[in-house]
Amino acid sequence: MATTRLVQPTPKKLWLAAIKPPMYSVAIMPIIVGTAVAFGETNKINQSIFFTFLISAILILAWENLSNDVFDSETGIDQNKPHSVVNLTGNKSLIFWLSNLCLGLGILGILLIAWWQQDWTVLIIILFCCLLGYTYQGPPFRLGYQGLGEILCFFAFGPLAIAATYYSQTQSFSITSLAVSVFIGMSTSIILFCSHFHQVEDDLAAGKKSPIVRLGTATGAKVLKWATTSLYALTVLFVVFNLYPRWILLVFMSLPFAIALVNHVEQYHAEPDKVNNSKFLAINLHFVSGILLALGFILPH
Ligand SMILES: C/C(=C\COP(=O)(O)OP(=O)(O)O)CCC[C@H](C)CCC[C@H](C)CCCC(C)C
Ligand SMILES: O=C(O)C1=CC(=O)c2ccccc2C1=O
Repeated sequence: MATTRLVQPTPKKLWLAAIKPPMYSVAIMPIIVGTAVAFGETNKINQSIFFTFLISAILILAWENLSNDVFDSETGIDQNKPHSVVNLTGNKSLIFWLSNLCLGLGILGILLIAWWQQDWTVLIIILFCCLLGYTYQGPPFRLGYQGLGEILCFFAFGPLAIAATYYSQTQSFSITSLAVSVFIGMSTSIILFCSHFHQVEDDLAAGKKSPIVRLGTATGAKVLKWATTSLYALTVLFVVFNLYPRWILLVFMSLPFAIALVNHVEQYHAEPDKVNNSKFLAINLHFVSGILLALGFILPH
């Protein structure tokens, strides 16, 4: 008689799932793309500012994720999540202080940029991003539990982070960088949207009304198709209106990643064990399209 063995993930796998290295694409991409737009327009780049911003963004995202595990341990939503850093260490206060350390160091990097520029603008914008990040998960707001995460995510990783990055290089704002930020904001929110498909049961039990809890998985898959298609429609629109250089059409080379994501979710939206990797397919799309977008600005035009 055949027996089924449940394979326990190794501690290494659990830690990798807890730290989620691929997720850091969402922190680095606004910095890469915002700097690429500035370079495309000015032919100059301040490398110290670029690398300081990059490290700060990574630290700020580490804060967001570690504190997410701390706050989620208080609502019980992560009870069945062995790859929560709090569950792995069993030490909530250590993770809380570690997250605050990451935030402090991240803000310190941004402060350094503000000091180099003798201008508070970048600091103010990034502090506002952090505030949005806190309201997503921290008490008393927990706006992610109301299904508002994708909106916060769009503004934090799109218009705000890219405006701050562009400003850190040029000390000005630009319509082109705003147009680019719509693309990056949307592709980042698509990742968050996909992260909910396999969590409906746990979310319902903890009272979290994620967009997928609200819409149902079938409608969610349709919304994903629509949102992913809009990325490419927007690109064409922005080229037609001369907001993007033509090289930006390189973004269409990321279409296979978009199709893979949409097809996977369309097929498996109701099967948590199979749809649980859609978040990573969405990260692939975010990373590849973001790099192509940045290339489109850097290539001579
Ligand atoms: C922590 C986030 C999602 C995880 O949510 P969830 O609890 O559903 O996940 P688990 O199942 O893994 O527990 C992302 C939340 C994003 C937030 C709305 C906005 C964050 C803003 C950043 C702090 C800003 C970074 C700016 C930087 C790029 C300069
Ligand atoms: O753990 C997650 O699911 C996410 C973490 C995270 O930092 C992030 C940031 C931006 C968009 C989506 C996500 C996640 O889904």
